[in-house]
Amino acid sequence: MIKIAVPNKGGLFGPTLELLSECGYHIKKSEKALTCIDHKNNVEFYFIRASDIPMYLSAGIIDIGITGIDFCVERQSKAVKVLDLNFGHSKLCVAVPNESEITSQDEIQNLRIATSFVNTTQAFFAGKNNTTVELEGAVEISVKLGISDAIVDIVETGSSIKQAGLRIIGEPMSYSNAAIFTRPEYKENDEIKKLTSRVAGKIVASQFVMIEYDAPKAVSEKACQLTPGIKSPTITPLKDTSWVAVKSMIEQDKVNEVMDQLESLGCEGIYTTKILSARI
Ligand SMILES: Nc1ncnc2c1ncn2[C@@H]1O[C@H](COP(=O)(O)OP(=O)(O)OP(=O)(O)O)[C@@H](O)[C@H]1O
Ligand SMILES: O=P(O)(O)OC[C@H]1O[C@H](OP(=O)(O)OP(=O)(O)O)[C@H](O)[C@@H]1O
Ligand SMILES: [Mg+2]
Repeated sequence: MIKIAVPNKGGLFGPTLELLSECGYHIKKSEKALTCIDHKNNVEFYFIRASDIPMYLSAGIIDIGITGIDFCVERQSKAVKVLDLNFGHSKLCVAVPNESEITSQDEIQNLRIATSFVNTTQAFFAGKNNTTVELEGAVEISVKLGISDAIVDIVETGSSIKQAGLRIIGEPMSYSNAAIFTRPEYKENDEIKKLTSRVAGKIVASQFVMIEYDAPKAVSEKACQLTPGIKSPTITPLKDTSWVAVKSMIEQDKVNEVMDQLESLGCEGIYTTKILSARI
C-alpha cells in the first residue's frame, strides 16, 4: 500500500482533499484522524503538518506528499517535485515597520529578524550579521511585541503585513506554490505516474473549455483558425448544407475574446461547456 502525506490543516488542507477526491481517491478526514485508508486505490493517507511533510519524504518514510515548495526548500528536503499544483501560491517577503528608515534589503544588517523560515532567511542574509528569531506563526506581530526589528514571512494579499503596521522591502525573496513531491527513489514508480497524470488531467481541464458553434461554410476556415483545438476542430455537416457545426477545446482565458470574434464572423449558437478532466 502506498503512503501519501497530505496537510492536516492550514491553507493547503481543503484544496488538497478536493483535488484528490476529484481524481478518484477516497479520502476523508474525520476529526482528530491521523490516517485514512483508500482500499480501492491501495493508498494509505497520512494527515501531517505541511511543514513536516518534506522531512518524511526525505527520510523515505512516505512515498508521495503534497505540500508547499517553500517548506521543501526550508527543510532542505531531498524530496523530488513531480508536479506543480494550481493553489497555495505565496511569496516570501522581508518587511519592516512603516516608520523604519530602511528602504532596501541591503540595509538589513545587525537586526533581529523574526521568521518561520530560519534556514531560508539565514541563507538569504548570509554575512549580514542578523539574528533570526524562530516563530511558528503570526510572525507579523513580533515587531510590535519588541522581539524583532524586521520579519520574513509569507505574503499573499498583503493584508496581514498592513494590519501589523509593516511594509515590504524590495522584491520577494522567493515564490512558492503547492506541488506533488515524492521520495527520491520513487520518481519512476507507477503509482506516482498514475497520480500525476490524473492530477495533471484535472489541471489541464480547468484551463480549457469546450466551445461549440454553427458557422456559415463560407467563413468556417476563418472560424477554425480562431478555435484550432488541440489537434484540429471537429467539423460536422448540418442538414442546411451552407452551414457546419464546429466543436473545439479552447483556453479558458481566451473564451470571451474568441466568442466575440466568432459572432462578428457570423457564427451562431455559440456556447461553451466545462471540461471535468482531460488528458492531452
Ligand atoms: N495566506 C496564504 N495564501 C496562500 N498560500 C499560503 C498562505 N499562507 C501560507 N500559504 C502557503 O501554503 C502552504 C501552507 O501554509 P499554511 O500557513 O497554510 O500551513 P501551516 O502554517 O502548516 O498551517 P497554519 O498556518 O494553519 O498553522 C505554504 O507553502 C505557504 O506558502
Ligand atoms: O498576505 P496575507 O493574505 O495576509 O497572508 C499572509 C498570512 O497568511 C499566513 O498566515 P496563516 O493564516 O497561515 O497563519 P500563521 O501565521 O499562523 O501561519 C502567512 O503566514 C501570513 O501571516
Ligand atoms: Mg501558516
